[in-house]
Formats: sequence, C-alpha cells, structure tokens
Amino acid sequence: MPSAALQDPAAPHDWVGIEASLDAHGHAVLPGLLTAAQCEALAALYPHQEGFRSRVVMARHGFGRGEYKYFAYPLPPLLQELRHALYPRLAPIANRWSHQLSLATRYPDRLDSFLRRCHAAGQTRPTPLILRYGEGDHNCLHQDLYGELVFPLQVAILLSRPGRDFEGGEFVMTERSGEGQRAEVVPLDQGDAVVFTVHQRPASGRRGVRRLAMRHGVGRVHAGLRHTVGLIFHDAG
Ligand SMILES: O=C(O)CCC(=O)C(=O)O
Ligand SMILES: [Fe+2]
Repeated sequence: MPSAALQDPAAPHDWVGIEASLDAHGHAVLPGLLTAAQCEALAALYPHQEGFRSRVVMARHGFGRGEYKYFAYPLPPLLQELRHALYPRLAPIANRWSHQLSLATRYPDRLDSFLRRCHAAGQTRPTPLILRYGEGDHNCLHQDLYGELVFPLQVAILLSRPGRDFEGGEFVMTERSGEGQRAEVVPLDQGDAVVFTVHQRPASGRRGVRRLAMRHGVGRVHAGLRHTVGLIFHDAG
C-alpha cells in the first residue's frame, strides 16, 4: 500500500512560521508530528536488542543521567521517512544560515546526497536515537557534533505524555552571545517535535550578523518515564 508512504509527513506543518521561529529563537515546534499510537510503538522498541547499533549509559560519559540507544541501518520505516521528509524543508534554512555566517558549506537539496557526503568523509554510522529517562535523570547541555560534517538543525520528538507518564523533564535550550547567556524551556506534548539549532546560528541585529552558540538538554525528570526520539541528519564518524 504505497499511498500512505507517498504522503509527505512534513506537508501539514507551517513552514513559513517554523522558519520565522528558527530565525528568531533558534528552535520551532511541530505540533503533533506523530500520533499517540506512533509514539507508543516507537517507545516500545527501546527494550529490544535488534534494530540498534549501541547503547549509551549517560552517567558513564558525564552526559547526565539516563540512557539512549542509536538505531542501526536500516532505520525503522517511520523514522527513515521522517528524516528524509524533514531534511529538504530544513536544507534551504541551513544554507541561508551558512551564508549569513560567512561559511563556505552548502547543503544539497536531498538527504541521500548529504549522507553520501558524510559516508565518503568516514561518517558512516547512523545517528537517529531513542532516549530514555527515569526518575532523577537529566541530559546535560550539549551539542550533537559527530565529526567535521554537521547539518546545523536537528529534531527531537517527545514520545511520552507530560504530567501523565512523567513530571519535569523539560526540553531546554541555551544561547550564548557576546552579551551573555540565556535559557529557554520549550514546552512539548506527546507527539510534538522540536526542530532546533545543533551548534550555532546567525542573529541579525543593528550591528550586522552575530553568531550565537546554542546548546540543548533536558531538565531533571521528577517522576515517571520519559522517552524521546532524536533525528540528527549528519551521520557519525
Ligand atoms: O530528550 C530530549 O528531549 C533531547 C534529546 C537529545 O539530546 C537529542 O535528541 O539530541
Ligand atoms: Fe542531543
């Protein structure tokens, strides 16, 4: 039944508004990117062994507390489809940011071409992942850099229900410029996605373009269990 697969899951979203929010804040929310059933099916993959290439216990690496697992190729069809559908919407924004930051990098229109570039540079391992946080867990502020090739935007999807499956565990972004550092909490419901800056973004002001350094993390989960999926577009070296 190819008809469902032919529908573009990115199409229902307000890409003019998303671009404006990315420019203003470095992140944007895509409400209801996944259904509750899709969220539950993805979270249910976590305990399985097959389909993943590795598991990371965050406390062992100083990344926080909690754990995550990287998917192996081939990705679950839903994530493969979303990664390919979201990339072409984000590539023009990535290219404009690159130009504004006076960087030479330009991103191809299609994910397959960008991944070929990653693989030729030795970044061959898939980066999409599922994260799992229990009571007391958190994710330290970080940037998901896995080698020289970096696609400057990434996506996280909340699979659990805030206030029901878990308490706390807010998605947090920080932004550092010459003028100081600030933080923003991004409220998400189950199935919502946040598209956000991986490491740096331009901000136009009175004195031209400034470079803002961005990090993301997750506040402490006060109770329950919180699962997310992360879609990173560059692969890992
Ligand atoms: O669990 C989250 O909300 C954030 C996960 C994360 O760091 C990522 O997807 O890169
Ligand atoms: Fe991350």
